Amino acid sequence: MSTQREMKEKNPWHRPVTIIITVIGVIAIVALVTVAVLQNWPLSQKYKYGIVLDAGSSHTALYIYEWPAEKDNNTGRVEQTHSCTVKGPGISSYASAPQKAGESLTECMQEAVHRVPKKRHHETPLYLGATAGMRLLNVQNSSASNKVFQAVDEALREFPFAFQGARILSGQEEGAFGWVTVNYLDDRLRQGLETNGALDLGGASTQISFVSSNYDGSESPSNSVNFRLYGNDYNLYTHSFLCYGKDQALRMTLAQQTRSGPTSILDPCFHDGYSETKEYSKLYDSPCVSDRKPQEAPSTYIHTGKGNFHQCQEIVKSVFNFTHCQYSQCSFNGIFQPHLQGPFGAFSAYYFVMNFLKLTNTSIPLEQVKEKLAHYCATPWTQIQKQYPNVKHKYLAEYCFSGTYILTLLTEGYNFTSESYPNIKFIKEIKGSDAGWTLGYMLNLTNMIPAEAPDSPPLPHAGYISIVTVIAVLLFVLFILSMRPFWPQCSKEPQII
Ligand SMILES: Nc1ccn([C@@H]2O[C@H](COP(=O)(O)OP(=O)(O)OP(=O)(O)O)[C@@H](O)[C@H]2O)c(=O)n1
Repeated sequence: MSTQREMKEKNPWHRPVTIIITVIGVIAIVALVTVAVLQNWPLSQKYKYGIVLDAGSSHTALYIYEWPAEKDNNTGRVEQTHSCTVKGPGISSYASAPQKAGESLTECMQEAVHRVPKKRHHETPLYLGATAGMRLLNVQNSSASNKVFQAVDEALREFPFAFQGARILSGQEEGAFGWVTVNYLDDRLRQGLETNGALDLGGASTQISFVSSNYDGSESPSNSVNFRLYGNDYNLYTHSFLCYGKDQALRMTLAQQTRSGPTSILDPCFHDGYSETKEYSKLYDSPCVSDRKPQEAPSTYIHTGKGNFHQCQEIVKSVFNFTHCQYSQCSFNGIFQPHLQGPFGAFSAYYFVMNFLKLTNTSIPLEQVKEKLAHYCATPWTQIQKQYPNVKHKYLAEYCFSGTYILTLLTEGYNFTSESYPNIKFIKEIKGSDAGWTLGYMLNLTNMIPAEAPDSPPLPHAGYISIVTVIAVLLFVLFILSMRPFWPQCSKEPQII
């Protein structure tokens, strides 16, 4: 019994001082590592929100964006959490009843009130940007356009958000912010990767934006937009063609066919068997065609179809002017365009139309795409209606024209060839956020994309914790070893004195 006690006393691991040192050492290591972990632990996720209303020519859409509150300055983190399509037409269609433009937004705005946490309402910026529909109304009747804005302004102020104003975006802004959106969502900006070009087709205007290595902005400076994002400089080429959105382009082809004021037209861009009576006054009620209105026209014309892709393409081509170009090279209408470069994302109506036509796969050779479209256009209207009973009548009647317009705009207008056509990707969204100008617009106005690359910690979180742990353990072992002179002689056999 006494021998056992003596053995315990001589074994260093049974000495109280050794036990205390070990316990303190372990506590110190645990404390050190805990501090290291907690110091860098992301704060409990709190989100901030932003709301953008896209007041387009054909409709208005509301988008809610969300990002972690503590990461305002990082990219790849702002996401679209919700979108709402406003019922009814675009706000520019309310020129004769402006009040209704404001009222039309109420339903989507109420949805936003429910979607954004209440305590964030007052700090959530709300923007309304109007595009080509309001640009045209402003040209046609600026006082009507002002009244629409006034009504929209008053309606939006009723909501608990931080309303930042409603305004018309320039075509250049629309193109440039669309480009920012697709490249931000693809995480190309922060990483400084080659960027994607952006092709946006709306109802009243269309935009093309891309970076070309042989464009420095010196030729046609009005097409140049400079950005410094995350420490990289971008010299962007962008152009917006007003009246070349697909609804206004359709008007132009119809104006082309009704120049002499006929009572009926046989339109190759509409299906055989399609026939509808339309009003001259409505067709020519747009600055894109108003100056071409025939002098002696009846009040209506019968719009009938004959479904011929090749003839349709000829009419569509006639709305582009290729005769003059004062620059080294042009797209159309005398507008400068550098060599197409890089992959392109084509969104909005490009996607709606090509998706309906099942032609989003651009690895299908262009000639084959044209054949498929020609076949679709040649399908009689009664058959098309039977085949797609749930598609909105207006869209359905126009898809042959729309597809032909898209292919003509891309190949004849922008000079895409059979070789470069596969560089286009028809997209609706990227990582759950819709492609379009709205996200880029909000990122810009909230300064969420810094000009310089944000400083990042030299080590990632996990690396930092590992190093602290290893150093702590080494120090402890070193400390124990340094105590060696005070260790009693220990042999394998317990010493019996
Ligand atoms: N399923 C759908 C939905 C929309 N569209 C068409 O797509 C265009 C709308 O595109 P959008 O980008 O929403 O245009 P807006 O914003 O309204 O127009 P803009 O940007 O020119 O003001 C319209 O011509 C509409 O007829 C379509 O063909 N099929």
